[in-house]
Amino acid sequence: MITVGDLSVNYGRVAAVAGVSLTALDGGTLGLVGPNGSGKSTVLRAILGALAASAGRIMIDGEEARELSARDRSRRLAIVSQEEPSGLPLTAWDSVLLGRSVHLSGWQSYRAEDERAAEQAMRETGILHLRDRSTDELSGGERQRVLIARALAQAATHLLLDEPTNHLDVRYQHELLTVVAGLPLCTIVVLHDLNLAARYCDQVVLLDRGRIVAAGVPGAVLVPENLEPVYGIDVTCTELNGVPQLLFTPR
Ligand SMILES: Nc1ncnc2c1ncn2[C@@H]1O[C@H](COP(=O)(O)OP(=O)(O)OP(=O)(O)O)[C@@H](O)[C@H]1O
Repeated sequence: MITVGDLSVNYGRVAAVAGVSLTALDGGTLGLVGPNGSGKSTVLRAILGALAASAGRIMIDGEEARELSARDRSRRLAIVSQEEPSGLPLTAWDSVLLGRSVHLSGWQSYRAEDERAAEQAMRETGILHLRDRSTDELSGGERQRVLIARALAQAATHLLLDEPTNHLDVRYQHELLTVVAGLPLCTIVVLHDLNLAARYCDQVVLLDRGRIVAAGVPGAVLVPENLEPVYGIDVTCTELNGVPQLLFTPR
């Protein structure tokens, strides 16, 4: 479980996040949505420990996140964020195996169980056929799936994803989020596509200018009354097979 209480994060004099509280449950998928610059990535990076909070607390399974060692944190939290090509001659297989390094000590080499976990993660994300390809030569979508496979191979209990569907075609967007939503992990995912959030998240937190506008189940949060003032666009809410779906009309 991840609990964020009254979190504020400043970049110098810019208040990027102010007074954000949320709870992401084990086995659940919490979606962070909001316009560009609303603070979604900042919340994620603060949970990861990559940014210091100006105020508030972050608890991982009831323990103060800042008191966890770097190693403990990296075993518990896996992150998938936008990454540029590394320039390193890594194959997709090497890149996914890297997720297992948090389970090794010192210069210990990969064990059979690490290879099994990497192979399983590549199977789940549909990239076994890319195994020997250099990651620098993959398409944006293929590279994104490698990063997701690496996070799965890491076998962390908490998964943080920053726009994981970016670069993915429509079929893989759904396939990926089906996998993610089915994982028995505590997952927080930043999504721009509100219809994906409606379908795959069991909780949604809507941010605007660093503050929470609404939080709760998708059907209660992703409604025109909340979305129209935040995005400045007309929103019509409909339903498809019991899932709220949104249509947008520019003003
Ligand atoms: N390194 C930084 N230095 C200064 N300000 C920053 C920095 N990173 C982000 N910000 C500012 O903090 C605010 C929140 O940014 P953040 O990246 O968290 O938003 P976001 O909701 O993830 O945006 P997007 O949807 O565009 O990715 C924005 O106003 C942004 O300009």
